[in-house]
Amino acid sequence: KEKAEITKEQQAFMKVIVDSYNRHQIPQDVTKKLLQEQYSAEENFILLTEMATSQVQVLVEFTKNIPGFLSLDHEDQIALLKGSAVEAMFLRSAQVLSTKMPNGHTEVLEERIRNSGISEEFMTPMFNFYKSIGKLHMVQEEQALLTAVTILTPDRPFVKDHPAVERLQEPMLEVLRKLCALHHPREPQYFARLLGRLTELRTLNHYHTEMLTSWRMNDQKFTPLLCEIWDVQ
Ligand SMILES: CCOC(=O)[C@H]1CN(C(=O)c2ccc(F)c(F)c2)CC(C)(C)c2c1[nH]c1ccccc21
Repeated sequence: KEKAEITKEQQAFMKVIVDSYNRHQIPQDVTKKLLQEQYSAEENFILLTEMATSQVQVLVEFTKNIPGFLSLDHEDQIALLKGSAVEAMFLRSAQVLSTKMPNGHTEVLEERIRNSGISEEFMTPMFNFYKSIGKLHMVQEEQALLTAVTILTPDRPFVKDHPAVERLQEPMLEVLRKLCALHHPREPQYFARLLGRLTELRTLNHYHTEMLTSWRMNDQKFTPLLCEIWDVQ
């Protein structure tokens, strides 16, 4: 019985993460700008880099609020942030694009994304991922915890103290497992499907690296923060 129940301390732990996650909503102003007018591919790209830059700032704040993160080795903290930034961006994008928007808005956003200088070959895996996340109908707590689990992935490049990261990720996974059972009682495999999305998410890292080189070709500009976190220029 106690295996299924979310304990008091797990609830407190989850509250910290969910409150922090909700405090850092994606900048709606960028999506609003994207929805407002038809811009050129160049202007769309600039809006997207603006969105990416503020998302990285939001990601750092959220990560600092993950219980125990700040007591990790400092270099490992950086390695975890750098290693998960792109995945967190795509996860966030999927969550934003799969939330119910006034009808037609999602299609308009998709059209804007398709017209932003990104080659077609990356659109398919990206939109497939967005759809597969959308189909899960995650509740907000699951979204927040899944993001935290993604950040606390022990096997990122350059992480030295794996066990320390695992010790932080494990309780997160345990709470997530219980949440899934609670919110999706008729889908015993829901938790497994959720973790399967993280595997799909990793493949997007590879596409992103390819995208960057293609953008480098037609010398697209990035912000210093993006250059830092995306290892460009
Ligand atoms: C949450 C922060 O996400 C981003 O910043 C993504 C946004 N991306 C989306 O698909 C997207 C688009 C419109 C929305 F309204 C939305 F919610 C998500 C993905 C991608 C197109 C690959 C991208 C982003 N930033 C970039 C900068 C330069 C080039 C490409 C991108």
